[in-house]
Amino acid sequence: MFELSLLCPEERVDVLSDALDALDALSVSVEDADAQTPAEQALFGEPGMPPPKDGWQRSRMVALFAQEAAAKEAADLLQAQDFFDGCKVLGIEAVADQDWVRLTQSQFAPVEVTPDFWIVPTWHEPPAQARQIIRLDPGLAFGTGTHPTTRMCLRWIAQQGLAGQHVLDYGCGSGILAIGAAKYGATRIDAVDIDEAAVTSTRLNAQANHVDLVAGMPELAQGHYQTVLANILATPLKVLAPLLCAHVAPGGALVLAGILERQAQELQDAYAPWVQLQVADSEDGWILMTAQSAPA
Ligand SMILES: C[S@@+](CC[C@H](N)C(=O)[O-])C[C@H]1O[C@@H](n2cnc3c(N)ncnc32)[C@H](O)[C@@H]1O
Repeated sequence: MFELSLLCPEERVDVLSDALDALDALSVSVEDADAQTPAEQALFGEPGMPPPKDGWQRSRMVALFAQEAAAKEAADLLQAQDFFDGCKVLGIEAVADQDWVRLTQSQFAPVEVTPDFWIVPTWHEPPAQARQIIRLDPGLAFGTGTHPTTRMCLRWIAQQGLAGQHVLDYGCGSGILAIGAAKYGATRIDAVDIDEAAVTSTRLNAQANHVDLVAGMPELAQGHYQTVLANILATPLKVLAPLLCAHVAPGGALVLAGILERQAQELQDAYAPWVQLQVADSEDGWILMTAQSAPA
């Protein structure tokens, strides 16, 4: 494999990316050309949302080619284009052969939710102290346990216990919360998402963990549930307020995540007609908000 490296201003990232794709690059990555220097820029995005910008002020693009000749040809063709003005070829380098699968796997270690509840990739042995585990590998859907919002929901599930409950996981992603609910006693679980890939992923992950649940599109959610879990983002959570509250059984619990600390008040206001949300946990600037609906 050969890597072609380019330097370009932010406004050229999109056009260069498309051109490299058309030139049969096997992959294209973009990074901050000023990373690890005082000029390094942070680009923050919320989970599940696209990054706020396409690139950094000075972006370094790296395109992978199977042959050196293809990388050289791509460099020559790009340099002849008008849109390459302001861009620069940094070089072409051979990439040493590696065990890519092992390298990728080594980046995903078991994740601790509580001292005895762990998320463990299938290629790892569970830690000796784990009493409860979810087996999960990174895939197409959000939710591997590495994000604080997911961990806070799982911690809440582990602390409360959901014995015999009917639970709704709204925005299930990988199905990790639904599976966690089953591990902590829930007996009927519906898991829904607007993304088909998430629904498929939830079904596969549930099978791999020997958990019974029903996964589908949001229309699957019907009637009341003793616990409703939704780890989405503040804006959709506000829009979904009447729908989510309508699914909480009298005396049941609503658990919301994907909310930044500064968004607590707006969420409280949006849910005030139905329930009183409280901040139940926080981690890395994210909060978990919970409420109990009025008893019958
Ligand atoms: C941040 S992920 C959470 C995944 C998982 N529940 C977790 O806790 O890790 C949010 C998920 O909500 C889904 N989602 C976003 N908007 C939604 C909506 N209006 N209705 C249902 N699902 C939605 C997304 O497709 C995504 O899979």
